[in-house]
Amino acid sequence: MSHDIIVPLGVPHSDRYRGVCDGGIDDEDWSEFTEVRRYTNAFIIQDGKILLGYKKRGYGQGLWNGFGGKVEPGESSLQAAERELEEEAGIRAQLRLAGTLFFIDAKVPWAFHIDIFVAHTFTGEIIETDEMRPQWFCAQMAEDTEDPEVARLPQIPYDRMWADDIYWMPQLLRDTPFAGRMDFAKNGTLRKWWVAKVVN
Ligand SMILES: COc1nc(N)nc2c1ncn2[C@H]1C[C@H](O)[C@@H](COP(=O)(O)OP(=O)(O)OP(=O)(O)O)O1
Repeated sequence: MSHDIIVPLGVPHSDRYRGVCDGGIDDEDWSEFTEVRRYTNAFIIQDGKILLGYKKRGYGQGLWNGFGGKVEPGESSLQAAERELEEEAGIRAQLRLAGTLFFIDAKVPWAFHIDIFVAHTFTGEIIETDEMRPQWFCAQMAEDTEDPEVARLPQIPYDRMWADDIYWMPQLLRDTPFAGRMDFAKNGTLRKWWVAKVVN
């Protein structure tokens, strides 16, 4: 480690973290955990727009998110991300790792290690599935986009997404690698967060 960046428990140690954005309850510690489960989350960002899915059932029901789920035994997280994207939105894409996040949700007894993937192109037809309702959103400030169709799309609905997303999604949109940790309280509020850019 260099500098004086204190990396939260669960986030891999590295001397490549910069530009930390953190907050929440300062005098409370990060929650302890005993089990870590691996998940994926995949986003298509294309021509100034981002594809999100409205979660119709299960964990995170009623929120907009990327497409993803558990890494099954024997799968790499990339394989899991590609499988989940096809299962939940009907499309295939060559995904690449954009960032890694570590979550605690006090409502569940395990910690989430989530690899976040991105692609800028895809094949197939986007479909609604029993788990997700996909929709395009404008990924830029509406006044910055030259394409009138993109400018007419709704802005990213941060108020209807997991409360942590607003802290790391700007890095995803800028194609800047990132790492972070977020702890949610039992009542669903974001108790504490830490996000860093990862430099080469
Ligand atoms: C706690 O904060 C979270 N924030 C964000 N942005 N995303 C999260 C958070 N916690 C979980 N997620 C993501 C990770 C996955 O993409 C999904 C959850 O996956 P799910 O439980 O639906 O996994 P599946 O394998 O699809 O499950 P079933 O097949 O049992 O439906 O949310």
